[in-house]
This record gives sequence, structure tokens and C-alpha cells, in this order.
Amino acid sequence: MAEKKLIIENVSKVFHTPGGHPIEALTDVNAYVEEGEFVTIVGTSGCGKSTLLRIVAGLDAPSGGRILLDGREVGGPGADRGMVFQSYTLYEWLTVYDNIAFGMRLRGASPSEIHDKVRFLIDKVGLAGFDDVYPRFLSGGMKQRVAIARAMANDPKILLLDEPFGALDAQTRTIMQELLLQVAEEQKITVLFVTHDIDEAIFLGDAVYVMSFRPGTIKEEVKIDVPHPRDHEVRTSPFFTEIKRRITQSIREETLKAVEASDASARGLSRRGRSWLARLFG
Ligand SMILES: Nc1ncnc2c1ncn2[C@@H]1O[C@H](COP(=O)(O)OP(=O)(O)OP(=O)(O)O)[C@@H](O)[C@H]1O
Repeated sequence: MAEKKLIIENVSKVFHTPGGHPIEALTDVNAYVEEGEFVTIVGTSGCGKSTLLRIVAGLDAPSGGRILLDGREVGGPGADRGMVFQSYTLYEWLTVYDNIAFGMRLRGASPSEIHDKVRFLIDKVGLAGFDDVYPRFLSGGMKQRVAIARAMANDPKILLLDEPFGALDAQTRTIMQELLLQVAEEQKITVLFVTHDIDEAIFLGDAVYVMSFRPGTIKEEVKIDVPHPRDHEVRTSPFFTEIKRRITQSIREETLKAVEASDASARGLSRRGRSWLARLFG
């Protein structure tokens, strides 16, 4: 049986707004991610995708439940989890090479280890010849290549990506998806990847988690039984189209619930407003 790399156990999260109003973002989230598995997470806006990723990263603490990575409970951020966000988070004052080397230097890796690893990763993400270039001279796609290489430089147990290609144009985005998939396949990395893009989720994922509307939980886990290495032509296959139809429908149901909830709350407000006016003038 495949090893369980990541265990998400009964995770819940309640935020408290400054006014003291609680927001139940996640409830009863349970999942098992196997070693080398690529899991994508989709769901309607506000369903808690980023919150779940941040909890796995240790950037937020769960209100209930726990996260186990290789059997050890996550209690805060750590170099064993590599993160890539949508917004470009490179160190602007460092070159491509030094951005990628940053974490390795911090943990005291030897110069030869750093050199070999950084050179390997620069080649892997297709940035050969850009070692000495500063981020301000790179395109959005190139910056995200550096961010992925930087996240991988620490040999993380898992890569956590939150809409990493969300700001890229459609063509660059598909090329980046192919590049990430190729790197993940070759390096057998375990990945959790949040996206709004259903095509992207299916193309990359061994499994797609579809989340419910707030409080978010995993409503459905859709296995994507397409062998690796995957070719971009899989996107036009009947299997892909059918899975896409199913996931789109599932998310649509949750989006409708979100719309109904916001309508109901608007009606509630106006009712309160009406009774306040009636008390004042009635
Ligand atoms: N720090 C916070 N304080 C208060 N509420 C928060 C906080 N972070 C998230 N939330 C709320 O928790 C819910 C889930 O937010 P989250 O950003 O995880 O959703 P999401 O699915 O990633 O959304 P999107 O797809 O729009 O990025 C939302 O209602 C959001 O307003």
C-alpha cells in the first residue's frame, strides 16, 4: 500500500473578525495524500482553499484537528514545506541564482552542494543563462519558475502552491503547468495545489479535491486516472471533458449556495433595518 505522506485529520478553522463575529471557514476536513501524489484543490471563492493550505504550511493554526506530515504533527512553518504563492515573492535584491540558493545558505549547506543543486534546478525550470539576472528583469512566468526552483531547493517533503499561475496569461500558464508537471513527475514530489482553474486542476492532479461552500470541507475527491507522463493533448480527450463537466457542476452547486446565502443575509439586513425604522417611527 502507498505511504500516507500527509494526513489532514478533522481540521476546522474559525476566524474572529475585529467585531467579534465568528467566520467558520473550515469544518471536518479529512484527507490523506500519498507520497508522490499531486493533489489539486478547487472550490467556489471563499470556501477555504487558501486557509487549508496555510494550515498545512503552518502559517495558520487549526481551531480543531491536526496535520501530520510524515507522521509528525505540524506546529508551525518549516523548511520541509516549500510554498509558492500567486503574488511574486522573490527577493528583489538577489539574482536568480541567489534567490534559489537563499534557503540552502540559511541552513548551512556547503558551497559545492549549493552550486550543484542550484545549477540543476535552474536547468530544470528552463532558466539556463539567467543566473545573474535580477527579478525586475524577468517576466511573470520566469519569476514563478524561480519561485518553484527556490521552493524545491530545500528538498521539501511537500510543495504547497496557492494559485501560482493565476497572474499569468493563458499561453504562459499552460506552458508552466506542463513544466511543473514534468518536474513533479521526474522528482516524484508530493504536491498540494490550489486553483480556480478546473482544466488546470484536472491536467495536473492525480486527485482533485472539490470543496463545499463555507464552512469548507472536502465534498468530493475525484481521481484522475490518466497515466504519467501526461501530454497536453489529454486536455481534449473525452475523459477530460467528462470529468470537467462533473467538477464544474459540483462547484456550480456550491456557488449557488454561496449566492443564496449572500441574498439571505441581505434580506436579513433589510428586515432588521425595517424593524429598526418601525420601532423608531412606529
Ligand atoms: N485572516 C482572516 N480573518 C478573517 N476571516 C478570514 C481570514 N482569512 C480568511 N478568512 C475568511 O475565511 C473564508 C475562507 O477564506 P479563503 O481565503 O481560505 O477562501 P478561498 O477558497 O481561498 O477563496 P478564494 O478562492 O476567493 O481565494 C472566507 O470567508 C474569508 O473571508
